[in-house]
Amino acid sequence: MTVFDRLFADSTLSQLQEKDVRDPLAHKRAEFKLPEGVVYLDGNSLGALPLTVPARLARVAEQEWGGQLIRSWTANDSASVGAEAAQDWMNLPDRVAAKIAPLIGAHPHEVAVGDSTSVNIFKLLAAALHMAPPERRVILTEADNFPTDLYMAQGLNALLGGRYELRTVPSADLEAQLTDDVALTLLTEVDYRTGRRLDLAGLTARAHERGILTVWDLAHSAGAFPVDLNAAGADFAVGCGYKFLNGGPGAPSFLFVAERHQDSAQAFLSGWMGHADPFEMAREFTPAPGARRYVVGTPTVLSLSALDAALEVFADVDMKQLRAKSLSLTDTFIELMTPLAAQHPLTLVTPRSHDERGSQVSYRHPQAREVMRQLIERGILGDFRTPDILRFGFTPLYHSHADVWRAVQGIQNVLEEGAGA
Ligand SMILES: Cc1ncc(COP(=O)(O)O)c(C=O)c1O
Ligand SMILES: Nc1c(O)cccc1C(=O)C[C@H](N)C(=O)O
Repeated sequence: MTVFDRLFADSTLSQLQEKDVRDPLAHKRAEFKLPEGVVYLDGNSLGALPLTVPARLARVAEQEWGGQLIRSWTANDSASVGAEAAQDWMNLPDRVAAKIAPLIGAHPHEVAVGDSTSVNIFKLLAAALHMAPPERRVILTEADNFPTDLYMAQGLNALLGGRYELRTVPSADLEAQLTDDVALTLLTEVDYRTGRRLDLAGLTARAHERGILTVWDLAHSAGAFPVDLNAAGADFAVGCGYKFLNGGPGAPSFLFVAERHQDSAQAFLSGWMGHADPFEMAREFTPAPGARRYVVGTPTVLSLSALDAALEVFADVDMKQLRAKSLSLTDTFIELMTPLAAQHPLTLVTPRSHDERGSQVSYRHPQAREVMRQLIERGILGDFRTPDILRFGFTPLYHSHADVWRAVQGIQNVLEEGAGA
């Protein structure tokens, strides 16, 4: 780096630090544990640890489980056990659902929390296919959708005797492929590799004009920017608890069923915890009201408690500000990377248009795997995704513009001294 480059870099950094001073969300970073010397650009795979979580887990383990034992399943008498321990585990999925609902533009009774995203995709595909007119035999999805979405559709179709065709098309062709034979679309709003964001509202409206139901995967959307499922008229959706919702490794997933479908959509994984009165121990399944019927078995109290505590960080967050900051971070990253992309075999695959971008930026590089390995060694934690993608996730709750600068410095060093050189 020349002296001129150094001066230029320093003045860029001070301009970015000024932006950080004006950032209305800057204080949120102190609510997370982030190791020194690491720029963590992987919150789109595993969100960082909110500081509310360890204390909550300790309390659930020691007081609720250790102290109250089985009594914690029901609403406790807070006078006898202390308000802290009155946890009512049975309704924990509903309390977590109520915290996720405003982040995705849903009513609390339209959201259920539990199981993995994969399992929830299965539940909703089964419900939606059962509702669709029988002559519609196509499940329309994207060729590059996240593999589990494709696998769940394949598995369900096998169970249904191969009755459906899983039609995979490039995203550019989606609208043209909304034909009369399509039963439903299974689409991920933000592509896990490229970070390209689909027009959820527009595609939902076009699908409905043609009598098609929509199942949206919000894995890379929920908690990353405001989502408004009801404004878009969406039918069904799922999403991850461990990415931008920061619920921890393997955190429970959520699903959404629009209120207007709740009487006609059937919960085929009809477990006792989705029953209207589980302890009636009835022989027939009577679904609980609303989306609660999609909760299958015993709530996973430890992981639900972690997610519940993690969601507290959103309580005072204006999601429009969150989106504005996310775009500012990703714009800054793209801008700082532009000179590097001119000198190295880096190809931006994330759209520049704000409307088409999630909260990550990705580049192709012929040695992407090795570049990412060296970045991780230097404390710049992003992802390699096959075949040649460098993926950098930005979490506006805890990233600063100075972090973006540091990440680009690290990438420059690797490209000039390491793998890319
Ligand atoms: C788009 C998408 N859907 C689903 C998943 C994961 O599903 P699960 O929670 O079942 O592992 C991921 C990431 O793991 C994802 O990126
Ligand atoms: N869920 C993951 C896991 O259990 C291990 C490693 C990574 C993940 C991920 O979340 C991957 C992520 N969905 C992706 O977009 O690539």
